[in-house]
Amino acid sequence: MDSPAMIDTLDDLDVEGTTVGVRVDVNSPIDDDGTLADDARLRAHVDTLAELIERGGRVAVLAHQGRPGGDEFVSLESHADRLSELLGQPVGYVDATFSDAAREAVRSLENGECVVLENTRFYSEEYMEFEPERAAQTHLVTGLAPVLDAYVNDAFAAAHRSQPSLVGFPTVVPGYAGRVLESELDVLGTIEETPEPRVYVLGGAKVPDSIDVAWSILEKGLADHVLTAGVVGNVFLIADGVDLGDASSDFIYDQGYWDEIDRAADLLDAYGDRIALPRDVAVSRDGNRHVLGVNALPPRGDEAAMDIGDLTLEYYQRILDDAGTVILNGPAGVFEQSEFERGTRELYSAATDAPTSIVGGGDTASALRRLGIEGFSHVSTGGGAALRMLTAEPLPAVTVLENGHRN
Ligand SMILES: Nc1ncnc2c1ncn2[C@@H]1O[C@H](COP(=O)(O)OP(=O)(O)O)[C@@H](O)[C@H]1O
Ligand SMILES: O=C(OP(=O)(O)O)[C@H](O)COP(=O)(O)O
Repeated sequence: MDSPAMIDTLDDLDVEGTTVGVRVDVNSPIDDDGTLADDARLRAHVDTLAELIERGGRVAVLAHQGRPGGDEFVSLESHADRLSELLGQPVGYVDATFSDAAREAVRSLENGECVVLENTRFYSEEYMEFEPERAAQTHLVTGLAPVLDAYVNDAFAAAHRSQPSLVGFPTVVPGYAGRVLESELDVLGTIEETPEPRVYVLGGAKVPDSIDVAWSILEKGLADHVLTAGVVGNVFLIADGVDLGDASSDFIYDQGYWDEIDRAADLLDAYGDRIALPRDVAVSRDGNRHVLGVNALPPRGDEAAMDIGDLTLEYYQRILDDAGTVILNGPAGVFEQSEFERGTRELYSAATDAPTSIVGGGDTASALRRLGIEGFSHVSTGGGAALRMLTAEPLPAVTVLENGHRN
């Protein structure tokens, strides 16, 4: 991909008195009461926001949280409260993103003040992908851009999405990379120089993204091995003809991932020798972790595959032992429940032994903290974005910054 040097950064922005829309990625785990459960992604953006504030900018923060219909699809009010604590100064919040109320909140900012606008995904256009020119015509961008002098993208973790707040604003307003985006591009821009063999570990629950990445890295010869775990592993097992039982199948169907089984089967046909599948899975039986080898499946009716088991861990460990580079995204199981954290703990720990180890993702970072795992060469703020970058493919939100805004 093109050098990040082609993108303007905060060093190129005359900040004093400038109204800046700053797109961050603070998409975080959420507690049952709808408030933030983990502030790591907010902490990551403190440097960029503090710098803009200290240099006298008028800062309007744009961000998404969750996906429409999901449990974590909540307002950014508690994010604003936490940002205020992290920045050590009041941070405003307005429950609007591009209406009169939002414009008024932005226009009334003084130098060095900051306001958080509402979750961009509360508006349906923001959950769609567009070419930049079309994204610039959305209500979000046409509504808010007139009150912005500049746009800063610091949302590396969302840079693989071609959504209006990421590609629309920098089409009509001068765009700059924030400090997080700048440093991620710097670190992750050199995949082809990392030591081989390269092992990609694809876990977690974003199955379509993981399958896209798997195609790309296998086709390009970037990956010597792809280890599957989490819901991704379950989809590959079903694609391989394993009967995982009704509970896991229903879960995959309910997530809208049923068609991914065919895509996984095509991948296995094309590159099966480089794709590793779980050899056993853990279910909950009588309230305890219970491990079943794939030959002993399906489990009982209401038992879902919630983690990988010890046979899988031994198998994956052997592959990881020889790796020059490990690139990992997504938990191996439902690590939020103590009986299913083992796969994630052991797999991640094994990955840290590789000479180069790169890990990323919102829930992945939360798992690292919960399980106290350290030692990766680089912990990226992005999961899908880091993987996309490590396929040596352009990120739409970065390309638009390289191309510059329309005059
Ligand atoms: N076997 C499984 N069944 C259901 N959910 C799973 C399973 N394995 C992992 N998960 C869930 O995947 C979620 C994280 O996936 P994802 O969002 O893709 O990770 P990241 O945010 O790091 O990219 C976690 O909430 C975890 O509970
Ligand atoms: O959490 C994110 O990505 P990640 O889970 O790959 O780290 C980003 O906020 C992007 O969210 P999305 O995958 O709902 O577009």
